[in-house]
Amino acid sequence: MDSKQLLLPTSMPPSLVLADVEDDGHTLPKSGGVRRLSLGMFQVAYGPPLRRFSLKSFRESLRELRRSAPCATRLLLEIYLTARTAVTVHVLAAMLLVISPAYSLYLSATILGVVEETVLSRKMTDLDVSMLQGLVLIWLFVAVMSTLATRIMADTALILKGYLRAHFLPELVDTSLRLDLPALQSQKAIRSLPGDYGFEWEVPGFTFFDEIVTRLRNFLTVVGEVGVLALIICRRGLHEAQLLAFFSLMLPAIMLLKPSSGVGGAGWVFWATNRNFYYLAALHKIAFSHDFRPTLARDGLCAYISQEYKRISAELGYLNVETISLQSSIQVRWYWDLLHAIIADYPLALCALILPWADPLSTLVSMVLVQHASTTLKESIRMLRGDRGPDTLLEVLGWAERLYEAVALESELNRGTAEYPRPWSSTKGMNITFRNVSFRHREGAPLAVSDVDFEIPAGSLAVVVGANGSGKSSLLSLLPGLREPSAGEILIDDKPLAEYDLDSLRGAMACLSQDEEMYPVTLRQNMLMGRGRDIEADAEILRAAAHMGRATDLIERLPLKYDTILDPAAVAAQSMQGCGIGHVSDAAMRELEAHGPSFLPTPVSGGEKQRLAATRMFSRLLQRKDRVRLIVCDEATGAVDSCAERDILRNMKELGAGQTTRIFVTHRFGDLVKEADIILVMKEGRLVQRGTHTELMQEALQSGGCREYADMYHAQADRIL
Ligand SMILES: Nc1ncnc2c1ncn2[C@@H]1O[C@H](COP(=O)(O)OP(=O)(O)OP(=O)(O)O)[C@@H](O)[C@H]1O
Repeated sequence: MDSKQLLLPTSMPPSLVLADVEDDGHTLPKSGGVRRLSLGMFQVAYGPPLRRFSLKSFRESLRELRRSAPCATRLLLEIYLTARTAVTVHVLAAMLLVISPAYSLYLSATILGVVEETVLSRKMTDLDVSMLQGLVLIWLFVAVMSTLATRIMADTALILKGYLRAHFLPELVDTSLRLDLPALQSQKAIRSLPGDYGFEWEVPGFTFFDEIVTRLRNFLTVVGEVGVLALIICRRGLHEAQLLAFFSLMLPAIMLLKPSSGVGGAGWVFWATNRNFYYLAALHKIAFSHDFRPTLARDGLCAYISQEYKRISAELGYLNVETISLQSSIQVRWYWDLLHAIIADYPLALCALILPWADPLSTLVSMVLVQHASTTLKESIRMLRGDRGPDTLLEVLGWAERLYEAVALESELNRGTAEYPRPWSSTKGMNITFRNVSFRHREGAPLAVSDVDFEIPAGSLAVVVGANGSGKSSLLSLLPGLREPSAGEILIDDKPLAEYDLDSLRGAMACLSQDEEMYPVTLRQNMLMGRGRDIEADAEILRAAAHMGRATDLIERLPLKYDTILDPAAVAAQSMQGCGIGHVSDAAMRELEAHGPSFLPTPVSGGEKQRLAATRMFSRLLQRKDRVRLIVCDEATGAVDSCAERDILRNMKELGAGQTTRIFVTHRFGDLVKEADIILVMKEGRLVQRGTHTELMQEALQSGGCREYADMYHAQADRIL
C-alpha cells in the first residue's frame, strides 16, 4: 500500500518527526516516528506506544533510565536539601500507609483462622478471645495512624510546595528574564519554563517528587500484600465467617452520609489578604508572558523585575499560595475519616468483636478471604501501574531533566559589552545605519525585511511609511536588539549594534509600539517601575507624563486613579474555576466582594489604552531625559482621536528635539511627513524610496520615477476629501 509523508509544522518539538501514513488515514507505526489522528477539526500527533515485553523496548527503557537517572537523583537530592523535615515526614507518612492494607489481609486471615477453629471445636477459648481483641486493638491503632498519616501527607505536601516554589521559581524567573524574545519563544523554553498563568499552582519539582513517592508507596504496598498472601497460603486451613450483612448495610450508610467535602458542596471562593501574593502573581505574569517582553526589554526593566521577584518572594516566605489545593484542605470532620477507615476500609475488624457472641456460619470464610485479598490486591496493582502504562516512570524521571533544562536556558542573540554612548557619539542623537539588512521572523518564513540599506543621521526626524505588512515594524524591532538581522549589519554611531551591551543601548532609547500592554500592576507602578522612591519628584513626573500622553482626565475618572490595575493577574478568578461540584453561592461571592481585593479588570477603550501607554513612555522618557538619544514611535496612536494624536506626537517630537533622533511610523500623511528630514518608503519588505516629502513628490512627477509615496499621499488626500 502506498504511503505518503506528512509534514508537521516546524514548531513541533524535535521528538515529533515525520510519520508514514496510509492513504485511508490509518497510521502505520514506525519506530521513532509519530502517529497522527484526525479528530473532527483537530489533528493529533502522538508517539507509538512501547511494546511492553520486547527486548528492544527493554533496552530502550534501560538507555532512557541511564540518561535520566543522574538528573532525577540530583533533583531528589535538591528537593531533600531544600526542605529536609517536610520531605522526611512526608516520606515516613507515606511508608506508614503501606502497612495498613497488608495488615488488613493478615488480620482477615487470622480472624478467619480463629473462626474456623472455633467452628471445628465448637467452642472459643479465652485465649482466642484475648488474641482477637489484641489484634483488633492493633488494627484500631493502625487505622488511627493511617488517618493521621494521610493528613500529615496532605499538610507536608503543602509545606513542601511552599519551599519548592520559593526555591525554584526565583531562579526560573531570573532565567526567563535573561532570555531574549527568540529564546523565550523557542520550543525548549515553552516546554520547560512555567507558563504565565500558573502562579498559584506551578510548583517546579513537586509533581516529580509526588509521583516518585506515590510509586514507591504503591510498589511497597503490593509487595506487602503479596507477602501476606504467601503467608496465608502457607498456613492454609481456613473456613468461613458471617455477620457481613450488618456491614453491608453500614458501609453504604457511611459512604452516603459522609460529606464529600468540608463545605458539603455548597461552593466556595478564596482570596488572599496578603498584598505581596497579588504583587508576586503580577510579577510572575510579567516575567513569563511573551506579551510584556518587548516593552520590558526596551524599558530595560528585566533585571529590576527579577530583583523585585526575589524580594517579594522572600517577603512572602514559604507560604503555600496554591488556591486550587485550598479546596481539598477544607476537610470533613476527623471522625468521618476515622469511621470510614474502620468500617468501610476494613469491616471484618468490627465483625471479629462480635464473633464471641455470634453463631458463625462456616462456608463463607474462604470466599470472604479470597474476595478481600483479590479486591485489595487488584486496587493496589491498578494504582501501582497508573493510568498511563509502565513507561510512565521514565516520563517522571524526564521531568527532572526538563526542570534543569529550563534553568540552563540561554539567550540566542549575541551580546556585546560596549557601553552606549561611545566617546565619539553625537549629542544630537543616535546615528543609525542599516547595511543590506534582511530579516525573517523565523526560519523558513519569508523575509519581512529584504536587503534594506539607509542611514538616519544623528538628530534627524525620520518617518517610515508603507502598506500594511510592508515590514515597517519588523525593521524597527531590530533597533532595540529584540531580534537579530538574518543578513546585513546595523550600525549605531558607526559601531555594530551586536557589539553593544543591550541594556546600556536600550537605556538610550524610548520606544512605543502599536500593541503596548500595560503590566498587571497599578498605573503608578507601570509609570515608575524601577525608579527609587521620591514622592514629590514622582508626582511631578506622573503629572507631566499624563499631560503629554493626554491621559490626565482619563486617570482622574478611574475609580482608583493611579492605583488602578487595568488587568490584574486573575488569581481569585482562577481559584473559583476549581470549585468542582456545587456552585459559588451568592453569599460567598458577596464575601469576596466585601473582603477580597478587586480582581476584575477595569475596562478602557483602545484609544484610552494607547494614551496610557504613551503616558508610560513619556514617564520613562522624563526619568532619563539626559540619556535618551533615540525615540521610536511605531504607529502607537492609531486608535487615539485626531486632536489627542496630534498633541501626543507633537509632544514626542518636541521633547526630544535637539538631543534625539526620532523615528515615527505612520499611515497618516499630515504635518509629520512634511517636517521629516528623511522619509523611508517600504514595500513588501524592501525600501523602495527615500528622501524628503518634496523630493519624493517631485520624483513622482518626473516620468519613470517611483510613485509609491505619491500614490499613498494622494490616496489619503482623496479619502479625506
Ligand atoms: N511575530 C511575527 N512572526 C512571524 N511573522 C511576522 C511577525 N510579525 C510580522 N510578521 C510578518 O512580517 C511581515 C511584515 O510585518 P510588519 O508587522 O513588519 O509590517 P508593518 O509594515 O509594520 O505592518 P502594519 O502597517 O500593519 O503595522 C508581514 O508579512 C507579517 O505577516
